[in-house]
Amino acid sequence: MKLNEFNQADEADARQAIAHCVAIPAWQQALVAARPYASLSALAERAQQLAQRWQQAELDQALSAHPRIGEAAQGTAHEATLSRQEQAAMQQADRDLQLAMRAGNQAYEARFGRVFLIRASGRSAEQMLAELQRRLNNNKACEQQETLAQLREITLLRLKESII
Ligand SMILES: NC(=O)NC1=NC(=O)NC1=O
Repeated sequence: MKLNEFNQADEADARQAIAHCVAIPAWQQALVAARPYASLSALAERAQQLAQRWQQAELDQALSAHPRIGEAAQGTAHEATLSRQEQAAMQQADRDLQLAMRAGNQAYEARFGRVFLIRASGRSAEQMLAELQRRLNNNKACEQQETLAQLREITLLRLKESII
């Protein structure tokens, strides 16, 4: 969707255009409410600003829409399609790496009680596994901040692909 279309769309259409960026209704609502945006960078800036406020509650909301790394999202929903694209590197990873990632995900979930979240696009499977193993050593507070930063990166990447 073009920026001027986004600015002029009715609330429901504008909301629909960005809903797949992150499953946090308050963020979607606030971004739509702050229209019109003079430029794409103004839109991105506002989106980032709103995302800085996210804490545990928003993380819990958002993670429901992010399949585990290495588990290609099922279904045809827009988010599922995006996840598969973002995680493309995992599809080509060899079997050992896929098994290591699965074991890493299980260790991560046992330690932090939620799915390991990483901005997957632009990263190789090896890089994601290395990141998982590095972050396994984080304390809970630090890991929450890292996870929120990754969620912001995914969200802004998706926004930049949605409104052009
Ligand atoms: N668990 C995840 O990190 N999932 C994902 N990261 C992405 O960049 N897309 C996903 O679906």
